[in-house]
Amino acid sequence: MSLAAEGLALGRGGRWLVRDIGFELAPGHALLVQGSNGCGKSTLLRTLCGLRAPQAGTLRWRGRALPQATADLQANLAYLGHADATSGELAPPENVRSLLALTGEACTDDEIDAALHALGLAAYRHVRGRALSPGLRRRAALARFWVTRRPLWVLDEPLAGLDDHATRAVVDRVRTHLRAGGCAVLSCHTDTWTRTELPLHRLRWS
Ligand SMILES: Nc1ncnc2c1ncn2[C@@H]1O[C@H](COP(=O)(O)OP(=O)(O)OP(=O)(O)O)[C@@H](O)[C@H]1O
Repeated sequence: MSLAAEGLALGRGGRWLVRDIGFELAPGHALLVQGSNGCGKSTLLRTLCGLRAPQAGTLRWRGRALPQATADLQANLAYLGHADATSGELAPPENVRSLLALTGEACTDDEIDAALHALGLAAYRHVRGRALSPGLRRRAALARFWVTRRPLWVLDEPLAGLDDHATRAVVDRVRTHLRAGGCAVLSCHTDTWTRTELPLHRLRWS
């Protein structure tokens, strides 16, 4: 298993959000996290990235428990948070490069061109983030996932604010990633992912 959880409990502000979460995520598979607003999806995703400690339970990355395995987990992880973490001062290609640089990765101009094309951003390649609409800015944040080589993707509501074209592009990209042996954790409020026939495990609470 790449990523596994056993008896995980999460709390915030002195109250429990969810208890006894367990799953095993093998290469080529995705975990779909669903639930009502405020139930703790983003909290779980951040916990799976080693950014928060769970209140109880064990998380394992490639068979080793966190926190001992946290550094190795994070060296293999590409995370998209609820907020985009793109710069309003940078155009999409520079945003991709700067996000990759933060994790010590690099890519070619051709790879960036292909990412922009796939996401319908080619016409916006010189437009700074602050002049993009929210959906276009979300696409710019997602472009990194066309070039990263990291095997574990954790995507917090990757489809939020995207139109049908961009939604299909992201679903296709995740499918290609899984077929190449990667794995993904995805949160979503809609049934879009469950209609895709991807190898998904669902985790749902409210
Ligand atoms: N900094 C904080 N301090 C205390 N409680 C917080 C903090 N941030 C979030 N919470 C609470 O933790 C709970 C879980 O929040 P979280 O963002 O994980 O939910 P979510 O399921 O991702 O929600 P949404 O569907 O709205 O994105 C919520 O009740 C929220 O109010």
